[in-house]
Amino acid sequence: MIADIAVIGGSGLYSLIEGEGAPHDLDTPYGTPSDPIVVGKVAGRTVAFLPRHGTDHRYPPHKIPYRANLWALRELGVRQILAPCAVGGLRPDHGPGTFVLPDQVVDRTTSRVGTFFDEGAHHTSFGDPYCPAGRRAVLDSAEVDIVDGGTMVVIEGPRFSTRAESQWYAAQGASIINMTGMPEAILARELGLCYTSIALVTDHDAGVVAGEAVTMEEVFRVFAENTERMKSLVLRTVAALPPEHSCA
Ligand SMILES: CSC[C@H]1O[C@H](OP(=O)(O)O)[C@H](O)[C@@H]1O
Ligand SMILES: Nc1ncnc2[nH]cnc12
Repeated sequence: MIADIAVIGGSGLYSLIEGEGAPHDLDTPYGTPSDPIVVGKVAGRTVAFLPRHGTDHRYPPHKIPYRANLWALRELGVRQILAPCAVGGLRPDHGPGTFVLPDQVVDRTTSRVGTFFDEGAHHTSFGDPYCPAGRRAVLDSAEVDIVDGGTMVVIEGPRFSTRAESQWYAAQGASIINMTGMPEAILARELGLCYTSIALVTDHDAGVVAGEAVTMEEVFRVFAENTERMKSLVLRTVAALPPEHSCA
């Protein structure tokens, strides 16, 4: 086992390891991961870090090699994954800067391979998509306010939603929206890995409040303003994760 814990960084989070870290260039039956996976120390634990879009953000959300990423992390021995991400808020009280720890997901993606089981009868239980131990570690270690629970809608992208789509998701009860939460979560579950999404609201999605619709620049700007808060939350959570836990 090279690393038990992984952090998959999203938009605006392209590094985390303290010091230099050791890059691992891995190949998998599903192709190569988004980037070399860097293994090193975070809060005293050995952590594998992988930016899902690549360090230069070359993979848009619908082209991320999700299967290769998850497979490669498991090859390193990873059992627990923290998955920070930028999201739009679908409720007026979920404004920019709000942390949300989702407990449910609605998959609205359309073009991605969402399983490792291409043949035979494998139907994975997924009623509770996120790891209870990972969620507990986030909540127990947080210094900041976090909304405990909420449904994340994952859209295909790369375009943002129309106002009508956004209002419809909100009316269905969803509270946040992004483009990468699936199939990452189900692929982790299929491999028996504990997976915890940690969402930072960067914008009010179109239609939630009056005004201009969200732009990519706004997402990057607000995430940049909050990167240190997100890193601090991830570091504290890494330190609090149980040893060698998995959801298998
Ligand atoms: C940069 S705007 C949209 C982009 O941001 C989010 O990325 P991530 O989930 O990796 O933090 C969203 O899902 C889109 O990929
Ligand atoms: N409003 C939004 N919709 C989809 N993905 C996002 N990522 C950040 N903000 C988003």
